[in-house]
Amino acid sequence: MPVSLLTAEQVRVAERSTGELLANGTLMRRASHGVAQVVVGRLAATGGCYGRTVGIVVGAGDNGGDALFAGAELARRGIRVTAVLLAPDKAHPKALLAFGSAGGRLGTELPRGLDVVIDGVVGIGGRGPLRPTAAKVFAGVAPSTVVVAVDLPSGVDADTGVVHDPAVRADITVTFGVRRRAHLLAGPQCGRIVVVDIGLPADHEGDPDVAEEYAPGEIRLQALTDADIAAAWPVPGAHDDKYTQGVVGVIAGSHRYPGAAILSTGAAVAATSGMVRYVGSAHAEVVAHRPEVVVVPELSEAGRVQAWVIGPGAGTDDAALERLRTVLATDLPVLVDADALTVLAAHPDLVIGRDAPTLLTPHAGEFARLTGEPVGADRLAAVADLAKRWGATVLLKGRITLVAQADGTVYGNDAGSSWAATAGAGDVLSGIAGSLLAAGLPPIWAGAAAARVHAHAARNAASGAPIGASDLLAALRPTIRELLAP
Ligand SMILES: NC(=O)C1=CN([C@@H]2O[C@H](COP(=O)(O)OP(=O)(O)OC[C@H]3O[C@@H](n4cnc5c(N)ncnc54)[C@H](O)[C@@H]3O)[C@@H](O)[C@H]2O)[C@@H](O)CC1
Ligand SMILES: [K+]
Repeated sequence: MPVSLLTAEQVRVAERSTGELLANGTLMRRASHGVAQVVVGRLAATGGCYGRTVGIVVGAGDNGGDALFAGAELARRGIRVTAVLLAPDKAHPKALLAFGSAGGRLGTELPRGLDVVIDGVVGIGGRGPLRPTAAKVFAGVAPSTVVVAVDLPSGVDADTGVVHDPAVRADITVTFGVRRRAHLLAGPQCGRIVVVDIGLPADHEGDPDVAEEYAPGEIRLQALTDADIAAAWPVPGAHDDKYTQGVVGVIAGSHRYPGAAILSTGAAVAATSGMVRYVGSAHAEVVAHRPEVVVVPELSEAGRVQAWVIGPGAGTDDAALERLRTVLATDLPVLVDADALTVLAAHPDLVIGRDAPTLLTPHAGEFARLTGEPVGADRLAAVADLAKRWGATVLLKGRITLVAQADGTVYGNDAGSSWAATAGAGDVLSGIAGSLLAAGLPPIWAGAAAARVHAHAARNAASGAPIGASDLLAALRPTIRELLAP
């Protein structure tokens, strides 16, 4: 089931729905217990709890309350806990009392050489960057100290994932009941994310009913899991043949620059058992690498396909515009990438109002060409807006890939590493997504599944060392095998 990522307001609605549990502080006690358990687990794994040192940075709201209650629990376990109150007169009164009674100490700065520091400055109520006093406290934290953020790393916007400067960079983020948007959008800033069960209604985690709570066009951010993708991945059945599994046509590369054609068709061949056609002047080079690809030099000679991929290394001249016009005039799903996006930027009318599914796959630079302005810090809003305005599905590439559908649904994927940031990796992505489109997956699924498998393949290929796109392509088949393995 896809995992939902909620706004701060949606989290508050879910919390309020628990009624008494919120009012009598039960939710906060459960949340802080979860934080304490994570810290204890970390210390226990590295030599035990007694005599270890933990610092807490406490803000003015309930996030600071969580941290102080957690600190009280840690102090009772024989850990030396010191809290710095950023706004002493506003610190959560009950939590402060509990912290003092448990033997926690207060200080104006954190002791040196702490094992763990807990960031309880702000959570979903935070606005803007870390304020100077808090920034100064964190600046003194040694690199060897493990930073555990309560709910969110402070200075990271809960809804947009914008990482303000300065902001806390966490090794572990402990959150409560449901994931916040920032946990995906600012994944690298959050570190490992632990979701603690605090008894929120379960229907906020991936339940289809949640859709009814969204106004039309409102952004709904979700992440596909490996299990979701495995279940949707096209696997040939008893009655399938080469045509029934979807034929993808790839228009990419050139005789002079055949690389994009080889990578895109190679990825399409590896991703599904459907057939791959190639159109373009790199036909001889493509066949030399992949004899199973059916190649022709001209679009007019191409046989039937169920989806088109157009653009990687395909040029931006008048002939390229004509080919783009021709494929977009069909009633087939079309993936538009790279050079074809540059061409499209000058002719958006080719896509706007198109009835058949269209998947645009820009990186940040191509996205700016399409919209006429930089993506900006709020990538989620930017990609959702373009999808809505053009009536297309838009996949914005990056460490966090976002795939937005015109109705406001957005699937996000954190690649987990940046090894795929290498020349030609986008060509591989286009081939994977194109073959999934041809197999009949909706564009948002084709894009999101391709992005996730691509990221896994990059990680598998790299295993700690830089890679080229050919390495990523070679890792595709074992990666899909791993995904589909029961
Ligand atoms: N409501 C609930 O039932 C629960 C809330 N929980 C915790 O409560 C948090 C939300 O608490 P609050 O609504 O009190 O909000 P926060 O504690 O996140 O922050 C609000 C306070 O921080 C100040 N502030 C905002 N931006 C700041 C900045 N950049 N620097 C310094 N101060 C800033 C505000 O003026 C306000 O006083 C959650 O993130 C979570 O940690 C948990 O205990 C779970 C249960
Ligand atoms: K925090």
